[in-house]
Amino acid sequence: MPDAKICGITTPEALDAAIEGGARFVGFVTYPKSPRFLTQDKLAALARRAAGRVETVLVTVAADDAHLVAAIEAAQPDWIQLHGGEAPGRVAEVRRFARRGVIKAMGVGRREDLMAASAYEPVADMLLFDAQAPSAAAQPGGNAMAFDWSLLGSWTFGRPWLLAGGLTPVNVREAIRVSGADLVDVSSGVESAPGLKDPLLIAQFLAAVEV
Ligand SMILES: O=C(O)c1ccccc1NCC(=O)[C@H](O)[C@H](O)COP(=O)(O)O
Repeated sequence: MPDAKICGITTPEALDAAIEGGARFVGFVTYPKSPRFLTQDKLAALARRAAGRVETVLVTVAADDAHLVAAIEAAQPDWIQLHGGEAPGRVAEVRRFARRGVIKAMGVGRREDLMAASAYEPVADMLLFDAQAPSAAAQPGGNAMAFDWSLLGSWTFGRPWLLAGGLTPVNVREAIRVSGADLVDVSSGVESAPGLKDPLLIAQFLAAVEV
């Protein structure tokens, strides 16, 4: 059965719904331009509530060392997700100094984009395939945009990978079937407004994954 990550948690209610629904991971966003951005205080409080109940993922975008150190200190995450244009060398560096599992996110628009994955396999513990941002001004993730899931169906990767981008309680089963994903990630598709997760939609998404 696939496992799920509920990303962009901003409230205790959403966190509890994710855990009670059986999510394997929850994501906390530290990118200041995101509607899901958490201040250090909120990040620390949610991370404390999650500790020992679910695997936590710190979502970062091209973050410098000072940002990472402060966010890791606040959240003590199990995983760090690098969701910007981090080169393989930077991914290796973060993994070394943070001493946590690293998830490297990549934007996928066409088959050729998946070739970039091989450069990250030696330095990341997991990969995450998301739709590409709709414009240079848009944030790099959490945009409710899907890509062609069938692109993934014919590939094998040297690391576990998550399918992300535009997933919802309605389409996630089909996305798993077409892509062959063992791990799925959702943010916008379980929200009632940008940045506000809906516990009922979280429960519906997790139930659909588990069917
Ligand atoms: O969620 C955000 O606001 C975000 C901002 C900047 C970088 C990454 C972000 N989210 C990362 C995720 O893992 C999302 O779950 C993933 O992009 C899928 O989002 P959605 O298409 O909204 O389900």
